[in-house]
Amino acid sequence: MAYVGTKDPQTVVAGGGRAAAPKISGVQVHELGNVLTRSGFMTEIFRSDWPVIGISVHQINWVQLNPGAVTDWHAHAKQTDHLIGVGGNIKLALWDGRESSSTYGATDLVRIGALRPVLVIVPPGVWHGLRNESGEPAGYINAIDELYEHDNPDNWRLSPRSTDIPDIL
Ligand SMILES: Cc1cn([C@H]2C[C@H](O)[C@@H](COP(=O)(O)OP(=O)(O)O[C@H]3O[C@@H](C)C(=O)[C@@H](O)[C@H]3O)O2)c(=O)[nH]c1=O
Repeated sequence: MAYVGTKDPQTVVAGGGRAAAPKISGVQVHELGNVLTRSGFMTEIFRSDWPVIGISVHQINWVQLNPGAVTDWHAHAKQTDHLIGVGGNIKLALWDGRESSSTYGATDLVRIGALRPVLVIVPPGVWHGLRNESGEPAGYINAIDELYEHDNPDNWRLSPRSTDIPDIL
């Protein structure tokens, strides 16, 4: 057979976990596990004794995305996000906007959802946006180390169509 096209690179390890380390310094992807029970399933989504956890949680938000919804790009000056998909299939796009970072300008994509639950840690200065790629409402949990200040949000945003960030969202 004549080989044309390109050969697939490795994308997952046996069992389905991501093969590649995160491409952005400080971003961490922690695989979670489901326990099937008599009544459904149970998933531990956050434990302070996991080695990846370096924060004290001060607030936990539940966010729901309508089918096909896409958020703005967000970044925070102080806050570290801990994102866990709990329904549907969400594309989480990441861009390193920290000029001092060894991975400045790098992008990454992680898919989060109940079928393959992961915890994604997004440090300050890393731009992130989410798109619900499923045809049903999709939810995610965000555990954060800073209280949201309603009169002074630690939140910078850009349109999902912004040309300041590569078009991956
Ligand atoms: C984040 C937040 C928002 N709000 C309010 C402000 C606003 O009226 C409404 C929606 O806020 P936002 O547009 O910031 O919500 P949202 O688009 O869900 O923003 C979130 O996006 C993800 C990607 C993140 O990174 C989060 O930190 C947060 O910024 O909810 C609170 O009352 N408390 C909160 O903790």
